Amino acid sequence: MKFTDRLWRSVEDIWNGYLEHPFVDGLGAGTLDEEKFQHWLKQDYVYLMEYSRLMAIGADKAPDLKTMQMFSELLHGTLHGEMALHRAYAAEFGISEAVLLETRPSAVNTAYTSYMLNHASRGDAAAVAACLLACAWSYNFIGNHLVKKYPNQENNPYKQWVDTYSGEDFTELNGTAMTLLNELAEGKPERELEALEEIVVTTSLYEYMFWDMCEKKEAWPVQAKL
Ligand SMILES: Cc1ncc(CN)c(N)n1
Repeated sequence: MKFTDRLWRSVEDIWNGYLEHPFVDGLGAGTLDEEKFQHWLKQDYVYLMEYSRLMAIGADKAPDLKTMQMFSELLHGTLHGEMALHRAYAAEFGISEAVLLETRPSAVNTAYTSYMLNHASRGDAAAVAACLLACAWSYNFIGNHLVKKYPNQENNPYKQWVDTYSGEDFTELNGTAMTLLNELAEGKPERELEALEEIVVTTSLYEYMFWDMCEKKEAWPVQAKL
């Protein structure tokens, strides 16, 4: 059994919860409020910058050239592929890249990226791969679900979103993330596998909180003078 098969059993219930979340379902149905989507777009742009740092850390900690290349593929795919989706949507809404970059990360966003960067800097390459996984795999899972649940969405403003995360390029990227963790977990003792599993479960919970934060357009509980 692959390590990702074991992980699936631990996260399945949390991930099925994403599919019922109004923000996620609204993307597929095309009914999501535009302001909520713009909140996601801005928060996610700065999230992805921090997420990309993980892959740079992973390349640094990689035990061999092949693993370095895999981390580097994920880094390139995120900065140049996935973030191009955000730039394209932002342009449609008249939001400049400078405005995206000025986004102050919300409390949930900050907690999520800090959690991953903390584990990535303290752990080995497998810990970095564990930090990355829920992000790549769960969006591919959601994209695949939405494209099946809501076919023929020619007029859906979020069609490009669904097509990107269910599409070939992102599926390949997710495949790299899964293979990376499976290979790095190979031969590890049970105690270490449990620690990796804990990271994947916790990042899955943060993923749920990120959807919720966007649904509620949350930032921080009080306004700061910054
Ligand atoms: C919060 C979050 N999680 C996952 C993904 C998909 N890379 C994303 N763009 N944003």
